[in-house]
Amino acid sequence: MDPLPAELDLLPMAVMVVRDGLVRQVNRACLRLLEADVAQQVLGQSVERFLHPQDADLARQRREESARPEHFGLPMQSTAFRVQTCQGRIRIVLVSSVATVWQGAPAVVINGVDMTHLDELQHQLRESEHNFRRLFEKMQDVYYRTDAQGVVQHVGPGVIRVLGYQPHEIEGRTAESYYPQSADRDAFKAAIMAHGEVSDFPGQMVRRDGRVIDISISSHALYDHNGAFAGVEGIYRDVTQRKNLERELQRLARTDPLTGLSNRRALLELGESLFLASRQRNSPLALLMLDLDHFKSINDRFGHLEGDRALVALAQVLRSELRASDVVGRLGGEEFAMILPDTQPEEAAQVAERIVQQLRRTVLWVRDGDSAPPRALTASIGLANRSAADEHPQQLLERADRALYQAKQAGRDRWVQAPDPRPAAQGADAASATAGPRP
Ligand SMILES: Nc1nc2c(ncn2[C@@H]2O[C@H](COP(=O)(O)OP(=O)(O)OP(=O)(O)O)[C@@H](O)[C@H]2O)c(=O)[nH]1
Repeated sequence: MDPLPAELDLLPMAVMVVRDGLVRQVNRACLRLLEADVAQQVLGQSVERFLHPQDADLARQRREESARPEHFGLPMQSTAFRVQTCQGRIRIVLVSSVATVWQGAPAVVINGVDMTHLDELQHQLRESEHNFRRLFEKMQDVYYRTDAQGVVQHVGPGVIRVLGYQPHEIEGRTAESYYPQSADRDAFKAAIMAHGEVSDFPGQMVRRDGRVIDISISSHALYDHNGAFAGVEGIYRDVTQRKNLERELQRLARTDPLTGLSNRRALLELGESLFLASRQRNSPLALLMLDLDHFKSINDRFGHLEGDRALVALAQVLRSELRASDVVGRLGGEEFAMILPDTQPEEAAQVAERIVQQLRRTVLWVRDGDSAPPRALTASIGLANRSAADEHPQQLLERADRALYQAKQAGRDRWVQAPDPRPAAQGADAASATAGPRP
């Protein structure tokens, strides 16, 4: 048997010459593909020996077709075959063949390219595509992509759960249409343009049913091949539950658990910002400090639980006597404070008077078999107004505290208004404080 031209041994693809169904010649690449150590393992063998049994029929058909006179000399279309190697392994080979004359007799020259690796890659790709699709469909987050104008090009099926819309109802719309606050969207756009990406960016969206939900967005900017901004791609998720929990924790951290009023920390923070705002706007601001009278004796006589009840009743009175814009909180124990923005000294004195009066009408302790008469709540109030001379809220606080002390000294169940510190600097003293009428 004549060897194949030496050049064919240089080819990376396998070449095999078949005549009468038997292998007559092979190049080196073919031996490698068939995992043969020597050519004798292949030469003279039936070509079907190297085919997967299920592909034998297909191979036969192709041989018959290529043997037809009209196909003579024309390469057959490539087909993938499962090839069985000498080691018994299966390889996927892309085979093409041509009927020709070999050494004076008809033969078929076959060449093959090992596609096993590619086939495995394709299989892996299909599998990962399948996994990705499943993940994409099941994921809680909403994938989205917009163009440079903010029009949604693609949105994942998560949008059905998160916003209550079908993806096709969102696609083609701008994100603005489901942002309740345009400022949120503008802040998001500014961050994307400045940094190219955002992570856990907060915002809100309106669901189809009108409910506003909290969302968190992680996205990045897309650029075209010229480097021009082409849109945004990312995910967003519904974080309403988490936000509600955070809001509740924040509220609890700033609330007095017994009375539900602001606690000391919240009160001092709010006081500071209201003081600064009042200074900036040059608007009046009043501070009332209130301390229940003889509270120790109430506790001692009726018990701590009844004492608590008195504190809750006091909180209700304070709430009912104040405006929504006023701030009321518990500084600690039986001491409370009220901050009244945009309130002139005379108005603040009227509020203090109303509270004192209202508390006198709050009769709490009527107990069966108790010989003592029912007792009303009374409190003393120190009142101070922001003065142009005040630089820190602490100064206002100290004046209100001193006025409270005076109210206690003067017999309790009353209010005392601290004088403005400017006249005090000109010689007036604490004796010029205004006092509420005696009961
Ligand atoms: N029930 C109850 N008592 C409290 C609470 N916080 C503080 N107290 C009590 O409030 C009382 C305050 O007593 P004092 O500071 O002597 O003041 P007072 O008896 O109100 O006397 P004056 O302020 O001088 O009128 C103490 O007995 C504290 O134990 C509370 O949350 N619940």
